[in-house]
Amino acid sequence: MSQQVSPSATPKRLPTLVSKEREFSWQIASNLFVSFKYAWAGISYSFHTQRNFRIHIAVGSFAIALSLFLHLKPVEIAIIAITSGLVLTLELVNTAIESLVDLTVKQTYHDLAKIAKDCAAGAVLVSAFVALLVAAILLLPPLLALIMTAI
Ligand SMILES: Nc1ncnc2c1ncn2[C@@H]1O[C@H](COP(=O)(O)OP(=O)(O)OP(=O)(O)O)[C@@H](O)[C@H]1O
Repeated sequence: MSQQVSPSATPKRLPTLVSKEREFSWQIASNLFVSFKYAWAGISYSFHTQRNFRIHIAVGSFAIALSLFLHLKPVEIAIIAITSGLVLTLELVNTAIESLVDLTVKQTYHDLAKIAKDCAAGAVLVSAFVALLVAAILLLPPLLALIMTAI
């Protein structure tokens, strides 16, 4: 359901409009600590319900641990951490979109629901491929060099 912003929504009136929008919220976090609590609840929900999220955490942690073990440059470790973090972030957004779609259409088939879910899943897949590519480029050469010296 799209909401139209009236032409009179000048920047001056925007704070009033935004606060009115928040009236639709069942509950609003009262402070930063409470916001963190809800954010953690989302991460915890994804961890417990999404197998892919757990796999991405395991693979990402392994890649970062390996990059530390292989003494990669700080900037290389940062790149691996960013790409791994992006996969997890998109997995969380994917879970949010799935929930919103299910909330909207319930158990009925809708072409737009399919597009939303497929695109969200596609975003995760693209980020995972990029993370894999980055990890292979940065980790494989020093890993192979280490293996060569060991045999
Ligand atoms: N209401 C719906 N209408 C049309 N197609 C749907 C609907 N719900 C799911 N689908 C199709 O089924 C697929 C799987 O749906 P699901 O809810 O399991 O999402 P998912 O992205 O596969 O989940 P996960 O990321 O956990 O693997 C979607 O990608 C979509 O193609």
